[in-house]
Amino acid sequence: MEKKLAIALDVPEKNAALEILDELEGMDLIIKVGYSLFLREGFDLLSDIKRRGFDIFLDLKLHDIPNTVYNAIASAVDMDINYLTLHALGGKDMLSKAVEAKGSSGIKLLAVTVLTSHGEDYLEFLGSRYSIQQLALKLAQTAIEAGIDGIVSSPFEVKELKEHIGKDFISVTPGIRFEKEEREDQKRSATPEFAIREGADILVIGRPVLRSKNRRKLVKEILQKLKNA
Ligand SMILES: O=C(O)c1cc(=O)[nH]c(=O)n1[C@@H]1O[C@H](COP(=O)(O)O)[C@@H](O)[C@H]1O
Repeated sequence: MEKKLAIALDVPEKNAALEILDELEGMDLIIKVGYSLFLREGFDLLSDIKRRGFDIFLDLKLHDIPNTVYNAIASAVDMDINYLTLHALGGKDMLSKAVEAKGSSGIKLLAVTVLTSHGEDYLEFLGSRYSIQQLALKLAQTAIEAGIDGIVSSPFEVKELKEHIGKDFISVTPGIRFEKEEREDQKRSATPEFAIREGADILVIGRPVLRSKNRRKLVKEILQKLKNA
């Protein structure tokens, strides 16, 4: 599939969001809206995004009992959104109900494996007998078998997931940082070049773009790298 860029619109309110959307208008981008902005601004903001021609990635990271997730996704299919996240940790039954609720709608469901802010120490704390790589693979396999469209992981797991999962799926990688940059709360971060090389299909980038003095120029450069991949 064609490689894409999702900008994480992690800003506190609508005016800040609109400023960025206006700056990026006309570019071939997915705009990721997290629950913080969504709770504050709601559906109106999603319309603003659509009106500017961007695809919408609603990052709600659903994780609940199967029936509750089923109902949430049944509501989401009525909205004009392209991608929606849920946690693979919710398990096989939850994932299957999510797929059932999605039905024949075009919304792509993306299952988050192990958050990029976690390192091996967190799995040790949980008493997991799996490494991050092993757990991400196990969760991703379960999600894809249930009929989920894509998998969110760090760039470090992509190659292994692509090698071991039989079916085609969309690989989504947050935790992108440019060389020598602060990782902030991301523990498993890598450069766009690395993520692309490993086989990622959608790169998710937030703060490195949001804080740039010339966001349009930076985004253009990343899009060029994706095009050349
Ligand atoms: O589901 C996600 O998008 C996600 C999963 C994950 O494992 N790690 C992760 O950082 N994200 C999201 O990706 C974005 C990364 O933002 P930056 O670290 O600012 O580039 C944030 O909006 C996170 O909520």
